[in-house]
Amino acid sequence: MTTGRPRLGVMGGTFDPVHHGHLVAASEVAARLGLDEVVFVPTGRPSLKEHAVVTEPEHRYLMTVIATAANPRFTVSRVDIDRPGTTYTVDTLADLRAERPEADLYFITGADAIAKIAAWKDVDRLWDMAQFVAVTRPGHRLSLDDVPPGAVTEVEVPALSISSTDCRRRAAAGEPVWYLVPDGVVQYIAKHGLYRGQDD
Ligand SMILES: Nc1ncnc2c1ncn2[C@@H]1O[C@H](COP(=O)(O)OP(=O)(O)OP(=O)(O)O)[C@@H](O)[C@H]1O
Ligand SMILES: O=C(O)c1ccc[n+]([C@@H]2O[C@H](COP(=O)([O-])O)[C@@H](O)[C@H]2O)c1
Repeated sequence: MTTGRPRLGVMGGTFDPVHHGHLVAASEVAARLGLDEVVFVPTGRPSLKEHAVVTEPEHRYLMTVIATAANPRFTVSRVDIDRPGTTYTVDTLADLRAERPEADLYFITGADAIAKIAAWKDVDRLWDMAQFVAVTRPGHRLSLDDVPPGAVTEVEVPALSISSTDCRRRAAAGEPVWYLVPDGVVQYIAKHGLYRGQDD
């Protein structure tokens, strides 16, 4: 259905670091759903991440800015990193709704994230705040068993078997991350010595 309202994709993530799997997912969803813009929203303090050490928000924010800079439809928001406390999507969507009252919101998540959505804060409120978009991801089965009918749109995206966990492990071990993350992000990681000596 076309409402004539701007269509704003919201790509939330820890982005530690941002990689080509994130970028291709956002680009594909934008093309398939006719989104006018995709705003990347790095988390402040993620709530369900298993690894103990999450890189400083400012580094993750800047890597996301570098990675998205060339795409005129991609932007980056500070709403989650500027809000104190744990990051919850219910707050992300409320803040973006306040900033962009004219837009329809499409929250983009991977198959692994949507599988855990029943445990998200105030999950029952989320469905009215945005349309959810679940993208395929290698190694994860996309299941919409726990979500209300029609609340989530499935989009198959080009399969890139890349994770931030593997990028961190590689950077810590001195192995290449070239072509897994954008060139500017490779250089940013090296310049700031991110992940060096880190054990997930
Ligand atoms: N390769 C990928 N293909 C499709 N979706 C992805 C891919 N990598 C991440 N995503 C999705 O992007 C969003 C943000 O992901 P996140 O920043 O947690 O990256 P990650 O690679 O899953 O990180 P980590 O390995 O640290 O758990 C999530 O919804 C996730 O499912
Ligand atoms: O709201 C929640 O309870 C919640 C729990 C886990 C993840 N999320 C959101 O899902 C997105 C991906 O999170 P992550 O941890 O996989 O990087 C990001 O925008 C998170 O804020 C949200």
